[in-house]
Amino acid sequence: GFLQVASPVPQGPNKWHEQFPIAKGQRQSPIDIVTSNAKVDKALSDNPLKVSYSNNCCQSVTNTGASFQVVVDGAGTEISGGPLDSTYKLVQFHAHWGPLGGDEGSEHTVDGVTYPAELHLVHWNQKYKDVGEAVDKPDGLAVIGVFFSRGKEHAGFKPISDLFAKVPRKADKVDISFNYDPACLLPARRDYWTYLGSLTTPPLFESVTWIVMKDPVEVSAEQLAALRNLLWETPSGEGQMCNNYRPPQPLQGRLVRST
Ligand SMILES: CCOC(=O)CCc1ccc(S(N)(=O)=O)cc1
Ligand SMILES: [Zn+2]
Repeated sequence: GFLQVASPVPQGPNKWHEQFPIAKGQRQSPIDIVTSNAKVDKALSDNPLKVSYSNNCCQSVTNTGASFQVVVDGAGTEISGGPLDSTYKLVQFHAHWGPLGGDEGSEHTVDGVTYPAELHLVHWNQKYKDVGEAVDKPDGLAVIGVFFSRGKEHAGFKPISDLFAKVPRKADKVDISFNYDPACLLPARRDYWTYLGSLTTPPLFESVTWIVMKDPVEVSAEQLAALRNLLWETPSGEGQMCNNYRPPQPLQGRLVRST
């Protein structure tokens, strides 16, 4: 029979530049947000970020082998305003997190402070015909980042975190049969930092307008632990998915604006 070649265990962030030279590019993400260097831009408040998600847009949760991913049918699920020059549609959301019980795990950091996890709501620019066309364009994507802090249970995240045990392995998928509005995952206060960056995982395209919410949302230790029901390939075989975050990258002189 054919030589059985095991799928190579994905290489860590420090090796990505070998296959994706853009890893050393001029607008890579995530970054450390130095709050004293962020520039308040009145234009951001004059044209507030508008988030209008529908509550029946979430179709399924899948284990991508690198995170969970809630796949969204973008119908009627759009954001606009703030730093965005056009309307963007939600296509999926996922997260990045650290080790059990640790405080690292977020991708963006704030004055060097990490959070245990970071949620990413991924949207594509409606000027393009589909997300595949948008994904590598400089204005192709807008990702809203929400920090998760450890505290009381997040009722809105529970229907999703309860599904992780049903998708332990890569490509496992479970349908979302209930109505769910992803806006429940946003903090009450809608202040944010925004800057031009990239995908934080390969192919690392420099196509993302980042909108990082200033306030974290609280989730319980149990909900953070539920993220580890997701499994992935490690050098020593299958293990709990964790530490799937890229560390901060050079700012390269970019401006971070603030509401
Ligand atoms: C060509 C296929 O490329 C994709 O599908 C991009 C997927 C992708 C979307 C968002 C992000 S993140 N962590 O920056 O929010 C990373 C990778
Ligand atoms: Zn992400």
